[in-house]
Amino acid sequence: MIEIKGITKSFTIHGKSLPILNVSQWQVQQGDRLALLGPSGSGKSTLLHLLSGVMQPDQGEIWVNGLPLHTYSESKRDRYRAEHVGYIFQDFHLISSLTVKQNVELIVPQDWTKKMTKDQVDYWFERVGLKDRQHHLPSELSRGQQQRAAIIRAIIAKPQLILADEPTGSLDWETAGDIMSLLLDICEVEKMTLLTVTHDLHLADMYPARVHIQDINELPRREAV
Ligand SMILES: Nc1ncnc2c1ncn2[C@@H]1O[C@H](COP(=O)(O)OP(=O)(O)OP(=O)(O)O)[C@@H](O)[C@H]1O
Repeated sequence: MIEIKGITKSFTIHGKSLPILNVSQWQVQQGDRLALLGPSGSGKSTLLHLLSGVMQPDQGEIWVNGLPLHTYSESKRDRYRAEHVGYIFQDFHLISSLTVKQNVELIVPQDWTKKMTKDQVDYWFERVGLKDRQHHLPSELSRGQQQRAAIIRAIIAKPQLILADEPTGSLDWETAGDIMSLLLDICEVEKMTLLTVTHDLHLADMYPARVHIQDINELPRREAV
């Protein structure tokens, strides 16, 4: 479960402090699959960064599955992210010099045996429809296939929380629908919490629930800077 209590987050831009988020209370239950909507610059990515521990709030509490993220040092947050969070980016973030299999193996838990790793890698590449593409470089795959590989990388270690920031933003509409449906299916079966930022209302409609950032952010709407 995600629980946010009284957080604020500001950025200093050109010497001026700019408040971005002010969330007094917000909860997401474990296993929920939620589309996060809102205008450009309204703080959606910032919220994901806080939940992944990339950033700290200026004040307030962030609990993820009972872990008090707001109290963690940077190194402890790095460890938390590696163990508990899968992140999916709009532009995949695959390492271009490694095959997609090697990209996935980079984040496999260190205590997995070779056999376990192979079984899991084979299972997931088959599950996402990339059975014969494990040894390809990202550049040898289509954008949709690259995002499928990135999804495997995000979920293979079975994190409880998946954060996806515009995961279909650079895909054509048909591929976008396929990828969103795959992500939703996997998170449902694996009982992972999924929080996806999207601007696309049709894709958001595929989600069991939607939240508008301005329903939880108490700051007045302003234009992006
Ligand atoms: N590291 C940073 N330093 C300074 N300002 C930042 C930083 N990160 C975000 N901001 C500012 O915070 C605001 C919210 O940014 P954020 O990326 O969270 O918005 P968003 O809702 O995800 O927007 P978009 O839909 O366009 O991606 C913007 O005004 C942005 O310029």
